[in-house]
Amino acid sequence: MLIDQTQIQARVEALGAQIAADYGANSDLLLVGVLKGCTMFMMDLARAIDLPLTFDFIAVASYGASTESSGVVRMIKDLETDLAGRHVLIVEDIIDSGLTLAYLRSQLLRRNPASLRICTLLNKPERRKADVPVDYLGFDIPNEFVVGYGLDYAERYRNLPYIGILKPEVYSQ
Ligand SMILES: O=P(O)(O)OC[C@H]1O[C@H](OP(=O)(O)OP(=O)(O)O)[C@H](O)[C@@H]1O
Ligand code: HPA
Ligand SMILES: [Mg+2]
Repeated sequence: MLIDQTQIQARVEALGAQIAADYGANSDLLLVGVLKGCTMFMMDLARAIDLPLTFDFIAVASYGASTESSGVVRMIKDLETDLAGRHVLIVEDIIDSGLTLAYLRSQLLRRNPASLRICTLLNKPERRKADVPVDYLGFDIPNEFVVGYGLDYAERYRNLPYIGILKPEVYSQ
């Protein structure tokens, strides 16, 4: 166990309050969740932001059944919302190499949003390959492969209610 349910809940509440204060009631905020890792965090965060808002989802993948990024980010499902003139907040579970968000940020900026910020629950600074600006951060974590609360290894463990470090023997054989 790295981060337990109580710690997650407290941090999500604080992030939600900070986001609500920063954007304000007239921002018509659009949360963009990056599937599938974002799911648990996005649903808890959305409930912690006391503002009128909308949400949409985009799906990308680069890890597959590995603990290392393939380096190729594939778009699997695009947004349904027109971003032009919108205040957009991307919601991610984790920034590791940064490749996913660097790709998404450049793609979404081309659609002329009024603003584009990034909120991530977890950040693994030691592994960064591509620079991305992080506006809202839950926790910095060490260089370990983590699972739970939406995060997977080969699609498993997403439903754990806490964040745990995956035992290397699970992926090293
Ligand atoms: O900073 P990076 O090294 O790019 O890693 C972070 C990304 O990798 C994971 O997604 P994944 O490709 O595993 O898809 P998933 O969300 O469906 O698990 C995670 O959910 C982030 O989106
Ligand atoms: O540590 C991680 N765990 C699960 N998925 C991930 N995608 C990037 N880093 C991770
Ligand atoms: Mg994954």
